[in-house]
Amino acid sequence: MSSSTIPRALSRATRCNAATPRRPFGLGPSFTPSASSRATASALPLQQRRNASSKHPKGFESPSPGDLAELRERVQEFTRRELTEEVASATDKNNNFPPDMWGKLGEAGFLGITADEDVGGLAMGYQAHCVVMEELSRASGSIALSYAAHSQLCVNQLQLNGSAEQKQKYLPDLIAGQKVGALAMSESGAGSDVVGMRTRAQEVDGGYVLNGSKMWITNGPDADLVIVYAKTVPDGGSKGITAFLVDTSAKGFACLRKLDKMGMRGSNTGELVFENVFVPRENVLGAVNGGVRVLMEGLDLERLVLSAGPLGLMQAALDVALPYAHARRQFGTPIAQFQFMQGKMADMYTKLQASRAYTYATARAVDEQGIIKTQDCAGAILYAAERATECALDAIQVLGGMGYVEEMPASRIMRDAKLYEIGAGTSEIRRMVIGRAFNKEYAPLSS
Ligand SMILES: CC(C)(COP(=O)(O)OP(=O)(O)OC[C@H]1O[C@@H](n2cnc3c(N)ncnc32)[C@H](O)[C@@H]1OP(=O)(O)O)[C@@H](O)C(=O)NCCC(=O)NCCSC(=O)C1=CCCCC1
Repeated sequence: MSSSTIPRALSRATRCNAATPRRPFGLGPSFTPSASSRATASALPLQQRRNASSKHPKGFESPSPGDLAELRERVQEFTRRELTEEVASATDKNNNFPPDMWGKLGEAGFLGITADEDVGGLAMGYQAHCVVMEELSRASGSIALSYAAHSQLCVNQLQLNGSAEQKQKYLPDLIAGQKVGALAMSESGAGSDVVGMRTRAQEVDGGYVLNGSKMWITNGPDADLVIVYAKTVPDGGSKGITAFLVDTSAKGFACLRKLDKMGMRGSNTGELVFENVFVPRENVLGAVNGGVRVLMEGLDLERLVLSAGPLGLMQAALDVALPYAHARRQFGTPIAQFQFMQGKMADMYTKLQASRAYTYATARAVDEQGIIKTQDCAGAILYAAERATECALDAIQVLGGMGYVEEMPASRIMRDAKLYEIGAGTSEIRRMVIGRAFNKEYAPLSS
């Protein structure tokens, strides 16, 4: 595709105009999202069943392999231009997300991949979202992580669960990159045991008052809009949780501190506090006391899209290790000629390809049939995340001394990769989720 087809001239006003559908990739007529695929995202909550055999009532068109390949090229073109290794390394060293990156991602059309066109999205589904996530992660784990927190955890949650008014109010600015989104679920005392959260939302005249704190919130320090889960019935367990849209300009909201992490250092993570924050009733997301469904279904799709992060990091590890091994000579020959090195690189490659197959097969089932298998969303990220850490360590080993210094990206990739074994549910929780799915499936045999 020639770069002349990129509609660079789109003004912010045009991009934010909810009534103006756009095709930022300059793709041809065959790419125009069909009416059925446009309906996809908004129809998803109805399709989301944890039963493995559930199907979308009609099925719908998902992007063709050609569309996905073209999208991948567009992201690669973007990363070559805007997200070079120099930018990625500086982002990591500065320990800060570059604020102008939001506008660039928005302008490129990447922030609303799963959102409806009438709010500025592309309605392209989850395979497409994984493609963008993978390619951004290949360039910078940090930028990609913040991207996912914004585009999946906030934009997509709003797309799936928001009222028409909420979507029209918030999505255009989020999708244009003019506002930053986050999602606040975890608390210092409620990480894996998320239902044990203690942030409280008390009903008052016209809305709710929130009190409590949230921990490990990606984009928390930068966010304009945060989706916050809180207890509307303190002793109600999973039946007493509600999701809220919280404007961070609200009185009583504060980001207490930015966390200093070992990896993903360019993705800002914070601790948020809510002290008598008033949230108007119209900012309840989904049903009052129905937040656990929003949360759990959100976690399924979050795990799916985030599973593309480790894919990009594995590719990045290969991108570093392969040329190095072929250029580096020891004992008079490129080290790539040694079988120990070949074994490592072959393992890295096969782990990447196997992980890719699992992620995209899971995403394709969502796009084409509306099947969201909880165990496969957990399984895809479980598998990819563990393989990514292994690949990153192998890349460091191939690079030897150069792998252990910050001059080359291998150590950053390793620090970034480790996050995926912890964030969006630890590996242990993911195994538990898969085990529980088996228990449900085989329940008749146990009784
Ligand atoms: C799996 C889990 C441990 C389960 O817990 P319990 O046993 O308390 O909950 P349980 O009794 O299983 O269920 C409660 C209700 O929920 C329904 N439901 C469950 N799954 C689903 C589902 N998949 N879809 C719809 N409904 C679901 C369930 O039926 C029940 O409803 P009911 O009360 O009967 O009406 C869950 O809590 C979990 O997963 N934790 C990890 C959180 C975790 O992953 N954070 C990570 C936050 S950090 C993060 O996300 C990021 C980090 C860095 C990067 C950005 C993102």
